[in-house]
Amino acid sequence: MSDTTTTIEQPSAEVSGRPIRLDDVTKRYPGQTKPAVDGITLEIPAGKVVMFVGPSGCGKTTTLKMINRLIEPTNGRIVLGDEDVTAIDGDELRRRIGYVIQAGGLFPHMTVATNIGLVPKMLGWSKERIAARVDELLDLVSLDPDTYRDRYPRELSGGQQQRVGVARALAADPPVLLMDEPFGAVDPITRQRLQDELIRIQEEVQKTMVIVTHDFDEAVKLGDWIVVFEEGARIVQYDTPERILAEPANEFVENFIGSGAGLKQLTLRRVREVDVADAVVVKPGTTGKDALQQAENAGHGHVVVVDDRERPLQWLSRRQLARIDVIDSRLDPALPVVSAAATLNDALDTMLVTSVGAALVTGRRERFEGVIDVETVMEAIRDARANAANSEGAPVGMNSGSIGLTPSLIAAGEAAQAAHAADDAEPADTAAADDTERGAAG
Ligand SMILES: Nc1ncnc2c1ncn2[C@@H]1O[C@H](COP(=O)(O)OP(=O)(O)OP(=O)(O)O)[C@@H](O)[C@H]1O
Repeated sequence: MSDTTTTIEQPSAEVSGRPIRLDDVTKRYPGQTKPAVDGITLEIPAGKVVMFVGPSGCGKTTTLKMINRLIEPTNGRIVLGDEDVTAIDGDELRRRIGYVIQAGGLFPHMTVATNIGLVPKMLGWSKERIAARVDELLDLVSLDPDTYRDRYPRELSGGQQQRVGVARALAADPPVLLMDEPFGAVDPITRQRLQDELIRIQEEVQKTMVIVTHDFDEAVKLGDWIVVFEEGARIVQYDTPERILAEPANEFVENFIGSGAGLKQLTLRRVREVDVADAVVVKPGTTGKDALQQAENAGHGHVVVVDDRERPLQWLSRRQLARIDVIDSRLDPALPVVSAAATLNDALDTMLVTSVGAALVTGRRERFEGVIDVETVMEAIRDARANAANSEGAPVGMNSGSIGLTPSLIAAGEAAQAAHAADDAEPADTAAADDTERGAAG
């Protein structure tokens, strides 16, 4: 996903995300001597994925939650698109910003459909429009609407709950999605799948995403840009994954990357960037004899069985075909499948467990696209140059002052802030209420 030439840009026809700007933002919690976030100025480009990483307690979550004002900044301004949102109504703001937390954060007493439809309902959409949107989103996150819309969260696996959480955050088509450790609560295999899914979804929706993670590998895999923080949300490096891996700013970043920076480069290349091989494709109901004949004609050792939506079901060798009368529609649970959005690293992992040293590649809606093998990956690694991205055009990230706002934005912001202060007029000793989190709107 990395694109090193892009900087802050206004949304185009495809990019539905909007840029975010934190301008000299500070958060001081009451009773703390040091600020949790110390004067951060950060540009988050439209339609890009920006990952926040750094040691525990460095201020990642505080920074994230100030963007949707679940935590109120002590100082500074937050700009969404070309609007200063520092002082607008927080609930209204949160309806424009999707928010995903660990394990999806679903309401247990509501069905999947009701959970997903929450914000659209608050926005006054009609029942029919909500129902259509719910089905569209379930489809987007690869959950069959008929099977899942009426289930309760407890009837879903952790990974499915997380998918519904993403669907819910996207429900009202917000330009921005914030995620706090979204895949922290699932096992490593589900985590890999959800990451791939998010990459695929992002290709379709092109939102501006800000994601907090503890996992540097996840940051490399998902991020267009990574912010490495140290205590006080001080930015140590804000750059592309390639460049952070190739040229860590200092020892702190180096230690954070951990060992194996070379191997991690493999996570920067995706299956779709290499050539996949064609395969002989047949449908259930084909006789083994016919399929064998097709394999022989094509000079292939295997055939791929796909369902009527082109999703792979089985991968049969000539030897297996010779024993089969008619091919059935059973799904082989051990089928080695890798998404076109997966990294070469993940593809290698998947391939190494198969006896054929290859995997089936699927694209949108899990449709079969071709076969990738170990040699292809090895070749790609050999070809890969250490072309650390040129950081020209990198967005601004610093803790030393403002990048400045246009006079009209400042005027609008001040007017809003004055109105906000008048609404909120409260005694100084209850102002700490601002420092506690507010409930999310969805
Ligand atoms: N409500 C609060 N009141 C007082 N201090 C807080 C509050 N929330 C966070 N802090 C402090 O602010 C600092 C930053 O916390 P924050 O949760 O933003 O860090 P983080 O980088 O997200 O940490 P982690 O990775 O462990 O989740 C920490 O020192 C934390 O103890």
